Amino acid sequence: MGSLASPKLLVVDFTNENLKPGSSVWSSTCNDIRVALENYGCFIALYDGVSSKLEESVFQAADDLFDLPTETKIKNIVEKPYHGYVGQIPFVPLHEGLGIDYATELEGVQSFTNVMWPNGNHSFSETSMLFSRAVAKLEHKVIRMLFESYGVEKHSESHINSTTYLLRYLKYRAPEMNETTMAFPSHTDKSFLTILHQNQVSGLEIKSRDDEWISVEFPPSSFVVMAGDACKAWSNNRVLSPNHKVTLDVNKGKETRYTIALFSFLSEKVQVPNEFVDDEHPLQFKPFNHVDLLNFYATETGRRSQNILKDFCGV
Ligand SMILES: O=C(O)CCC(=O)C(=O)O
Ligand SMILES: [Fe+2]
Repeated sequence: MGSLASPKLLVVDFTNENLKPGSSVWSSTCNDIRVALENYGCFIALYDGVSSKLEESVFQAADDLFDLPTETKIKNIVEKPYHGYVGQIPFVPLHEGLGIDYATELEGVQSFTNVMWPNGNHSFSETSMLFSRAVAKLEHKVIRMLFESYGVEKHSESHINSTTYLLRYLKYRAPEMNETTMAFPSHTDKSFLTILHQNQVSGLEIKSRDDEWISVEFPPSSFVVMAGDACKAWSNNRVLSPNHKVTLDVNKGKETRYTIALFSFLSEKVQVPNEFVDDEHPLQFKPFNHVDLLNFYATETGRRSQNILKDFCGV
């Protein structure tokens, strides 16, 4: 497996039966995860919570969804910025994406499905919800481990209880000859954490703390766990929210890339725990409503900002 992963990125085997709270493997892995998120803002997770049948169904669901006519897909309108349909953008011609807010809840997936398939599509709803719930379980585990490694584990349950999930189906068609290979421009995520699952077509690149672009090659059935700006703010600037982009190589064939991404958001204020603040680490960010970070990013000033947290909530 190791040879398929990017050599610099940490690979965490969540299928290891010895990875149980209290064990020595658990505490060393908590530490490894924290160090990886501080230096690279991401790591690769081997996780068996999504069965191969569910994985097959979710990529089939992606096919069915993107096959719908554009007039239908653009009906995926969500009040929160960057939650709904994205596509038909001239300078990002390869990309199209749709989003399901509250994707771990039946009402969330059903209201999306009813817009896309007014006559219903039970298997799409069920697949999207089961996939979201399975990946959210991985997110919970990562939160518990990261919080424990920082010694703030007493906050992890309330954090998990106030998390909501956005599932995004993302498609990147292969570029034509002489067409741009830039499939998704460089950005940082506004989520707390993002968990990505791709089909066999890679293309994700992340920028480490040392400003090195790393191609993320991850084994099939694995997931990329990435920190977003809200996690960076919460950690008082310890965790890196990495710049990342998607580039598709013309020479790598004509296959479409699909990514199924689960983004976590807080319904309560994003706030630096007192434990992260002392004389050596003065408070860097004021508490904020997570959705307001998205709203700020949707403004001209927010989009142009080179340091969004400083400009939005810097002390
Ligand atoms: O497709 C990917 O691997 C990355 C997608 C991404 O960065 C995003 O949707 O924020
Ligand atoms: Fe992203």
